[in-house]
Amino acid sequence: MPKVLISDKMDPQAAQIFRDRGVEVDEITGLKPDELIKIIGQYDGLAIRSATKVTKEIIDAATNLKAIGRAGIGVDNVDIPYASAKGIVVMNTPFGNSITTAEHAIALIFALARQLPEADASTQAGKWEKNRFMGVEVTNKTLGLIGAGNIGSIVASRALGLKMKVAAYDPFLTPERAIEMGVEKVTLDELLAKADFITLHTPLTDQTRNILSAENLAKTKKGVRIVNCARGGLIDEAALKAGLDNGHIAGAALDVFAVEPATESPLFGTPNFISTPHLGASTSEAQVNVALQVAEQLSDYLMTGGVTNALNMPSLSAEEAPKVKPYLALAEKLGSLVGQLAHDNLTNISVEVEGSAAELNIKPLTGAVLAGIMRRYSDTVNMVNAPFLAKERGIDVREVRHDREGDYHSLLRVTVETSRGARSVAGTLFGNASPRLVELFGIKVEADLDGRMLYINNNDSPGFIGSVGSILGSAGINIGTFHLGRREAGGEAILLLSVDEEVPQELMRKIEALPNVRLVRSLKF
Ligand SMILES: NC(=O)C1=CN([C@@H]2O[C@H](COP(=O)(O)OP(=O)(O)OC[C@H]3O[C@@H](n4cnc5c(N)ncnc54)[C@H](O)[C@@H]3O)[C@@H](O)[C@H]2O)C=CC1
Ligand SMILES: O=C(O)CCC(=O)C(=O)O
Repeated sequence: MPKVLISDKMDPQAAQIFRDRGVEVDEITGLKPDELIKIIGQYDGLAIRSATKVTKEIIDAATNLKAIGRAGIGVDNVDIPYASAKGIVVMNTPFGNSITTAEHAIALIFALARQLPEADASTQAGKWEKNRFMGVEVTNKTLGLIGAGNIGSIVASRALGLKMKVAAYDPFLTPERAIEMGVEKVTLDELLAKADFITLHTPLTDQTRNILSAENLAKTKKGVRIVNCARGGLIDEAALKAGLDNGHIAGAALDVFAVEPATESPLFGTPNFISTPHLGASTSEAQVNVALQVAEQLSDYLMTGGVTNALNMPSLSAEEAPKVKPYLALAEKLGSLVGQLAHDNLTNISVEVEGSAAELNIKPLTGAVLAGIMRRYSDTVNMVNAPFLAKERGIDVREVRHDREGDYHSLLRVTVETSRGARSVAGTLFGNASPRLVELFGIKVEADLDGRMLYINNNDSPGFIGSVGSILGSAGINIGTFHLGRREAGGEAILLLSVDEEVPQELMRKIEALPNVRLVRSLKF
């Protein structure tokens, strides 16, 4: 039974879903990194929010980990490239808390416009300072959105409802989408120059880090009010403080800080500065949404192989997964066969599907073929990290889908470019379930690729099979299955044997020394 650790505070329904789906679950929150390192090795899945930092050290200790599920959107607390290299799927829940976070941004816009926290503190202190708190209307003001994805577009729709004008800077926003959203697509400089309010809704990346730098803050309109409910690190906090102090910036509200938890900051106590402790996603509705979603996604992956909202591998629905699973096994076996027989460094790989296999999502099949091939380099490779490893090695991968149906009702073919030209292997599913090799380097040969096998490439000649049988038999090696194929009588032939134990080197050499042998390889599946 797979085992999952919930390491951040999460709605209790998450644990229940894991149990209902047959996944064992532990909930241990507030672990320090060294405490997490000690226990993470026993888990197949890890469910987190933002407090757990999944670093290289944690991943190295996570020897059984197959999937990390982030109950939320931002995944900057997970070292995704390292997780990918280790074959760990990383998933998030991209929509569960977006309305809630957008609403928090709107709440902070109003809180700034009317100085609500300071007015509240003053009133409750018995001061009744009616003249001190002169606010501004948001109607007809320009809201500058930096980042117009899920949350940014919800903020835009709410702001338009408040009769604000919305200008958006997002290099990936198409003109059509901007029209659909009812926003003006602008450059960052245009946004800085015209916005009365600025809200940020981008992930933290190398491109967005410090996007509101001292230089950019200086380009903003005097009296601008700034809200950040996305990630600390998007704003230069020292420059923000300076802008508030010198009156250029009329107000700023941060839900997120460069260092969290932010228990101290030069910004604290600055007039017109409001802060919340990363509460953007903290509503009961959002927390139920993300907890249910992450538990369902992780359970699906661990129990059925279904992949949803993964950031480092193609999606595979829980409905698709059972259909794709036998093809994944076939794909991996064919890849492994190619990898074990290849002489050269492979630079070009093509994965072709036809018949009913062509109706499936080809991406996971390619991942499995690559995993099979790349296993010659590393035994920790799987369909998550194989595409990354292949890319790293400069391998060009091509996917081809044929609608035609050939001799088999479904066929998967893997072709690689070698110094001897293109070499391909093909297989099908027997009874829609059992992977079966049907063609090897252009020679028809049917075989189950299973356990230990011996591949012999020879020139077809009488008595050859008997000679191989007697070499193995005299050494007490039992042959399980025997598969033959040849191009034409007397021409190139293939012998694939399954054997009950590893064939020792000296026997391999004896077989290699037989007349008419071209190549002998020991294979393992
Ligand atoms: N405060 C909180 O509790 C929460 C914070 N968040 C943060 O909000 C962020 C945004 O979430 P979503 O809208 O769901 O993400 P999303 O992926 O739907 O949208 C992000 C947008 O940023 C844009 N973008 C990327 N690079 C950019 C750049 N250099 N300049 C301008 N725009 C750029 C993208 O094109 C995309 O449209 C998340 O990455 C997360 O960090 C999300 C949920 C809760
Ligand atoms: O889990 C949380 O409270 C933070 C949510 C968040 O920052 C996110 O989803 O990106």
